[in-house]
Amino acid sequence: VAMASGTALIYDEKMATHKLLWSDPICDIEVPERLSSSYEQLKSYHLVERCVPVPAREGSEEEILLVHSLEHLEVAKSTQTMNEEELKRVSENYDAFFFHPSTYHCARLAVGATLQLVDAVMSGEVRNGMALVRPPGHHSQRNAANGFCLFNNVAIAAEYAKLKYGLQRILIVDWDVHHGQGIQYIFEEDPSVLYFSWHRYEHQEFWPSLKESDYDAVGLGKGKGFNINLPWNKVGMGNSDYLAAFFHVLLPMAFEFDPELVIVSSGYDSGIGDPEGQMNATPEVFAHLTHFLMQLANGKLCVILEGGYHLKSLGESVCMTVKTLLGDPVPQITGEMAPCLSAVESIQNVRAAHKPYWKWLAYEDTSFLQNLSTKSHLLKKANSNTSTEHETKITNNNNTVKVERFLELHMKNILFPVPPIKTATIGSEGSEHFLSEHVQLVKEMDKTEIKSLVSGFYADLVEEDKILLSLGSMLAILDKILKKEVCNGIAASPTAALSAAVALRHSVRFGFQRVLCVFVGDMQITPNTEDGKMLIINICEKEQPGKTSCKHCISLNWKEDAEGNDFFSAVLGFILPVAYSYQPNLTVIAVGPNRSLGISGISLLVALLQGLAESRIVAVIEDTEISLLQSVAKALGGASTPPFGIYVPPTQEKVKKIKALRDQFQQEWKMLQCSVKDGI
Ligand SMILES: CC(O)(O)NCCCCNCCCN
Ligand SMILES: [Zn+2]
Repeated sequence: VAMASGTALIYDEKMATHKLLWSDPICDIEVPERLSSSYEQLKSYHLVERCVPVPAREGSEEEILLVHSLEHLEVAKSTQTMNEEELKRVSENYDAFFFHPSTYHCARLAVGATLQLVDAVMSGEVRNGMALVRPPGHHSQRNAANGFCLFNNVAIAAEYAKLKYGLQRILIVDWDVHHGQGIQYIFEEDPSVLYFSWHRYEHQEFWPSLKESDYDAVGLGKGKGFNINLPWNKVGMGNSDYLAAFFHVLLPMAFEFDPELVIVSSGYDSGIGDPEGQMNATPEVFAHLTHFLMQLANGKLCVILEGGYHLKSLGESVCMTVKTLLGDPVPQITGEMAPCLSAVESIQNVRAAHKPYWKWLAYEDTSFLQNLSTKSHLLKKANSNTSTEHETKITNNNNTVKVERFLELHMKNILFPVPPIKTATIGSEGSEHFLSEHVQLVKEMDKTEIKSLVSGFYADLVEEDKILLSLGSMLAILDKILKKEVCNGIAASPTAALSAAVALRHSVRFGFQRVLCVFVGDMQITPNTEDGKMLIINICEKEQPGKTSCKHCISLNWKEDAEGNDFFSAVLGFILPVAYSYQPNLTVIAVGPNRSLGISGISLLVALLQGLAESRIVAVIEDTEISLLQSVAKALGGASTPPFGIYVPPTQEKVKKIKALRDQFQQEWKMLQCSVKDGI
């Protein structure tokens, strides 16, 4: 079934009417300009016109009562006719909330806009979308406004989707820098809603300073295991910390949970420059986070605005999110790919806390818990400055103008022109199935050109004309990618091993400094990689005699499970962390003979590796593998999320294998780190 296409954008300037009428240093950052400047930024990048405009509407009282009490609704409704004095008095009943005469109307629009997005996605009118709303929602509770939030837009959306569409598994991802305690309270006993939140916590020092925001709040009763809190106990967290949290906590849970819909409480106060978050993550990280979530629920993804108080940082991050929802190539991530010790400790703690509830964590080694007399972070507090904290790039984050200038420069080389064509292929037999507007046919390279090209190496291997011609088609596609005329390409070859080796050599000679090659099956030829310009990960069934893994040539022995796809743990827990640590500027995925992975495992690999190298991938596949060619072409063309097969958790043996490789390489490839070595 082809997936829906198109990205909805929901925006109504009436939601900018709600504003603070008196002086309040706590609430004065939640300004109307948050919405208008984000929308202007989207327009400046020509992103509005590429989206499907969906109108907002007022959420009905009935919809609001899905989550809130009648009393809460009545109080909110009564504020419409109040004067400033009365508004101030009512506002003082809540922690960090302000009423304006239009607040009630705006909050109903925020609810309605969110539900409109859910309908547009669930009806198939669009594939995904974003709703720019205020007031935000994730702090508000059944009977209380809180933290700038009046109605819990995302919680209402989840309840609404369960009722109207009979959904049984909804994932809520809350990347706002504050804990959405409102959402936690509403769903903590509900196993049909998996809630994940990371948040600035600083050992309960940071607002809302709740004990139940810590990593050991895993849910209650039947909801145990379905509430995931990842506390950040230091400020200055950056791109590598956020990606590590996805690889080692959220994504393994999300793929095991297998949601039917994903809703994001999308706050951008977790981005650089925000006065609340004091974090260092740069706008392009949200493109990566969005890209990962697009691989779930057959692409059904609703992104709802929560916080974000640095207007420039907010606007850039909103644009990165929408650009990715539209299917554009994912920009190269910046910064040192190494999570800080404090982040790794939080990741380790939340994995340990969830061990009893998740199959993928069944064999997690939690022995470190025994040798701590109390919770590690209490000991940490004693000598709190031991962990290497990210030196804050921008000395004082809250210097708004300085951050604006930083972002001006930073975003210049991130927002690249989108290559006109996504996927290139040769009109070989069986290729007609993916001739869509995304695909361009390229002319084969002629023999003399090829001979000259490969004369320097492998010339001895290239005798027969058939092989020469097949190299020609691969090289023609590769050339388009190297020249950045197309984004990715797929070549069928009678000798994938040779083609891959030639592709690697040609790319390095073309000037690419770091080429990642993931080779599935028997490699037969192993190019020398000692100069670090290539990183080869060979997924094969059994250990090659006499070949040990080294930093740039890793072999991962993996035989796919007969029942389904158990490759998620290898991709999320090992391949992606290594690949992101390496930061390739081209990815070659090759599938040779005797592949020990199923089509769904390979499709998952292709889909997730698109986050690297500005989504530049060349796939080289044995020409006999017609159905694999089709599935990989789907994954590359972006026309639909390929089926990743039935989720199968990894066996103990496979978990041990990944852990052994992680222990072997986590000093070289630091994104592999997900536990603090030997306890504290
Ligand atoms: C949507 C949101 O998550 O961005 N709301 C953030 C509310 C921050 C309130 N701060 C109160 C500080 C009291 N000392
Ligand atoms: Zn926030």
